[in-house]
This record gives sequence, structure tokens and C-alpha cells, in this order.
Amino acid sequence: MGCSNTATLLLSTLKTPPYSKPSAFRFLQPRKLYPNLLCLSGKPSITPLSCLPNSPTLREICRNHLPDHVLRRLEEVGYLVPTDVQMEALPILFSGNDCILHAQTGSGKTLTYLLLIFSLINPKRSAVQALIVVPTRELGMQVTKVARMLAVARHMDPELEHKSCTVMALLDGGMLRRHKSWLKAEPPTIVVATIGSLSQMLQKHIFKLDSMQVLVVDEVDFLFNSSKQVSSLRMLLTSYSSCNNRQTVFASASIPQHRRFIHDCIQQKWTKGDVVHVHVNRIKPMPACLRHRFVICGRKEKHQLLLSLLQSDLPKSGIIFVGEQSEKSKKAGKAPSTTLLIDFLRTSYDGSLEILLLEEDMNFNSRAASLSDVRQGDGYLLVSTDIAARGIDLPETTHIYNFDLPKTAVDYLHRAGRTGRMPFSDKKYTVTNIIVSEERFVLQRFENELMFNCEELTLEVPC
Ligand SMILES: Nc1ncnc2c1ncn2[C@@H]1O[C@H](COP(=O)(O)OP(=O)(O)OP(=O)(O)O)[C@@H](O)[C@H]1O
Repeated sequence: MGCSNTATLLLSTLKTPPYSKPSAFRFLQPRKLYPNLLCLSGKPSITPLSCLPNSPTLREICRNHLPDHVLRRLEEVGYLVPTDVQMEALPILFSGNDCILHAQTGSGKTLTYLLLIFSLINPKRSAVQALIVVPTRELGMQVTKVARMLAVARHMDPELEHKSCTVMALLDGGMLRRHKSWLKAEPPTIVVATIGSLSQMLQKHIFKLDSMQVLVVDEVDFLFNSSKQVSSLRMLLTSYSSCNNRQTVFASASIPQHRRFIHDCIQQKWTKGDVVHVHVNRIKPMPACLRHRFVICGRKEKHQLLLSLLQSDLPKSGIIFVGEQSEKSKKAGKAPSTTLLIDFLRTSYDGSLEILLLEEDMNFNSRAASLSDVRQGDGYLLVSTDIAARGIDLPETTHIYNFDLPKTAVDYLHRAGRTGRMPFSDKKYTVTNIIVSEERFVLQRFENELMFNCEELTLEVPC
């Protein structure tokens, strides 16, 4: 495209909230309702707790709880300094408490709960000792990869040298028959599962939870909100296992109505009564490294505008979020917006990034292929629906584009959080919303709810 596009930043009414003090501290806030309940809440801080002078290393926090070979493995892969959520939550988890990990996207919740698991499992025992429940196959594959990365640590004790812990991914779209034989022959130490596949195994009594010491539910708010998954999840939490026999961890960057949720956890016996709510960056849920912008245009100009943005931003890698196709549009036989956008980009985009698609309607193999291409390539533009919005960790992503606005503020938070996933980097990452003028008030609502500021960007639309 030969036309120039000059980006001019307009309107930057930065909100300066009274809480943005550059101090980092924590406080204990006992709840009236549950005197035993601890709520650890880190106030927003410019300096992360983990970067303050004299803050402990990850090894120091984990020293008396993790075997030495796992500690060494952590350092080999570069996990030296704890993130804030790791620093706050690990001592609580190691002391045996159930925990609700409530911290920003990209803050390191996965490693937090995995370190608890590795502190408790005994590789000599042939039984499933930890279960991690995730909402999607893609997130399950990612968590499995991190768990296996820790599991390859070689034991120094010659008796245990060849007895490393095993990690099974029991995910929708997998080969359940093969898993069945594996579970019967030699149960894995850790299972990462989607609720559908797990429930099938539990119903057929192929899989028992008698020896489970840790149960983790990742993206817990999403699972409780999903009409397809919630009843199986409740069964897992109460009928198939008892909170007294296990340590329970719920994790998410968003737990709307968290007091209500904690109340339910205790009442329904999903957790023990002294569950601790670790709430990091309580008042500022959106990572500070994200810069948010919006561009207003007509509906028909969106494709061209996205192209102009890609040409001026030059992302290293980016994710373009598109809304799900409505049932009405499907029935009318129309092509989904994802297909239209992919076709447009493949013919008009002349940059170096690979254009890839990820959406729910693709079969599991194509979905896996897209993600593996994303991880192996030199740079990508991933066009996706909200299936990529939760948990997916692609640290190379520098730009997020909301080609269609998400439905809720929580969805916005998770989409935006697919970038800015380098805990100790001081780089800035960009989230851009391409909206029509009537959507401005929706975006404003998200800004108010999530306490961030979105700047307007005016582009000279190409002729
Ligand atoms: N202590 C650490 N040091 C360096 N990098 C870390 C550390 N802990 C986690 N990370 C990295 O931070 C990135 C984000 O971690 P993770 O995927 O656990 O985030 P999360 O809190 O689960 O985010 P989300 O809510 O979006 O799922 C990962 O790439 C991970 O490898």
C-alpha cells in the first residue's frame, strides 16, 4: 500500500488515582464473616515486591520445601527471582493452606502452583498425587509443558535417579483409550486435565483420586461460568474428592465477586475454612506495562485500518481478536469474521509475519498445529477468537488488536494479558481497539471497571 499513515495521539486524560503511591506493602485483612480467613492483598506498587532490596530469591523461598534437584532445575531454566505472586503465595502454600491465587495476567501463577505440587509429590509412590484442571486443551498443553520441564530434573539420590515424576495430559481431543491403559499400568504422578475428559475417566472408575494431595483449578472463574463445565467441576470438588484430604488451589487473574466466591468455597467445602485469598495488585488488575489505545472508524473501514496499524506499529508478533460468529450469521451461511479477516490479510499484508488462525471450530489437530507454528516461527499474526484469551503464554507477543471488542471487561483483561508476559521486563506493550463510534461507551465502561486509561489514536485512513 503506497499511502502514508500518520498516527497522532490525541486525548490523554490520565487518571491519577489516590492509590498510586510508589510504596510496596502487604496487609492482612481478616474478614468479619470468617474470622479464620486471611486475605493477603498487595497494594499496587511501582517497584514490584520481588525487586525490593533484600527480597529473597526463589531458591531461598523454596529451600526447605523442594528437593535440591528441582531447585537446580528452576535455576537452569532461568527462574531465579520470584514474582510478586510467588513471593506472597509460596510461603502460605508451603505451610499447608488452601489458597486462591488472584493476580494479574502473566504474573507467574502457573509456576506458583507447580512448585507447591513438586514440594509434595513423592516419585516413589505409584499414584496420581496432583491434579490440575484447565478450561481448554491449549492451556492444558502449555501447563503440561511447564510441569514436564520441572519433572526432568535428575535426582542425586541413586535410588531415585531413574524414578522421576510423570505428567499426563488428559485433554479433550486426546486419545482416551491410550490414557486408559497408561492410567491402569502405571499411574502418572501429575495429571493435567480438561473437565470433560477427566469426568469420563472418573465415571468409568478408571481414575481414582484417593491419593491426590493437591487439586488446582486454573482459570477458575471461567470454569464456574461455563454452563458445559460447571456441574462436573462441582462434582469433582465435592463428590469425587474431599477438601480435607487435599490442598486446594484456585487460580485466575479475574475472580469477579471474590468475597462471594470465597464464601461459597467454605460453605460448599471446596476448600477448608482457613483458605487464604492471595490478591496481588488488588486495585489495579491491569498490568502496568500495557498501553491501551483506540481508533474509531466506520464498520467497513476496519480491515483497512487494521492493515494501516500493522504497517505503522511493526509488531514483533501480534494477536488479533475477532468476535465469535453468531448463530444467526451461521444459519444464514455467511463466512465467519475470522475467515474474512484471514483472507484479507493473506492478500493485502506484505509484512514478514506469518498469518495464522486459531478458533474453536477448527479440529484439535489444526489448533495444535497453529499454536506450534506460533511457537516455532520467527514472528506471527495470530487471528483468533476468545479461545486464545485465557492462559495462553506467548511471551513474544508485543501487540494485541481487538478487531471486535470483547463482550465483558473480564474478557478484555484476559485478551490484553496475552501480551506483557515478561515478569521482569520494563518494556511497554500495546493493546489497540478498533471500534465504531457507538462502542466508545462500552470501552469506557471497561476502562472504569478495570482502572486503566485508553488513548485515542487518529489515523489518516488510507485513500
Ligand atoms: N520467577 C519467574 N522468573 C521469570 N519468569 C517467570 C517467573 N515466573 C513465571 N515466569 C514467566 O512468566 C510468564 C507468565 O507466567 P504464567 O503463564 O504462569 O502467568 P499467569 O499468571 O498464569 O498468567 P495468566 O493469568 O494470563 O494465565 C511465563 O512465560 C513464565 O515462564
